[in-house]
Amino acid sequence: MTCVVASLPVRSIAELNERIKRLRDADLIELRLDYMHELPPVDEFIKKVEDFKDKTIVTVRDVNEGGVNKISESSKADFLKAIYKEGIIYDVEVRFLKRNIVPYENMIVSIHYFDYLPTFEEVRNNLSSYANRALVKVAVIGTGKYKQLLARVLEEFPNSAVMPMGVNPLERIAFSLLGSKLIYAHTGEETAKGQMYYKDVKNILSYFNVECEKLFPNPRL
Ligand SMILES: O=C1C[C@@](O)(C(=O)O)C[C@@H](O)[C@@H]1O
Repeated sequence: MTCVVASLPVRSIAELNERIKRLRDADLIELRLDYMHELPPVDEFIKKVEDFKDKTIVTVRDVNEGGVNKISESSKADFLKAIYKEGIIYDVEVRFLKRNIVPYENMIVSIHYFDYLPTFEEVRNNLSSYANRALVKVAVIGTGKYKQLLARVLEEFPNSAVMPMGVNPLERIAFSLLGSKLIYAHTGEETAKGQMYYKDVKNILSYFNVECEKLFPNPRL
């Protein structure tokens, strides 16, 4: 069922450990490292998240898909490869994978559409290469027949997460009940339009007995 992801903007790793501790009631914690101007040294980062590795998702979001700061692709690729060895889950874009060789098995492979609503065929063509070995994720702007599109993605890809952006946040609850594996929520500062506060999401989903299941039950080969 659905895991609630508390999405945390990270502008400095100085107090990161303390900030994560305050989110211990979230199922998963997304660390949006693109809020920093450059990525931290990997060993320093690992020390900060060591105690929470099993509930951390690292995201260095591309500026063309909602990211805040431009991070060099080579440093992003090196950082992801380094944390992969530490067993940390990260979110990597389909478009990034088309330009860079980084592992994606048992990771989150995502695609975001802010400017237009894609056809289902376009989404399927982008995700089908990854869907058997990763959790595929689609975020779209809430325009046109976006509900039908996202519902179809959930039907086509059992291990997926979908979210509409810029619409009533309650719609994300509906997609959770339709099978989205993840629901992204804010911790006080939205990282995308259309998020609810993560504690409110946890509270609502508890009324439906929605539990978070381990994202990747089969350990890496
Ligand atoms: O990809 C996503 C989904 C998201 O854009 C949202 O719509 O909640 C928020 C991002 O932080 C996350 O990486």
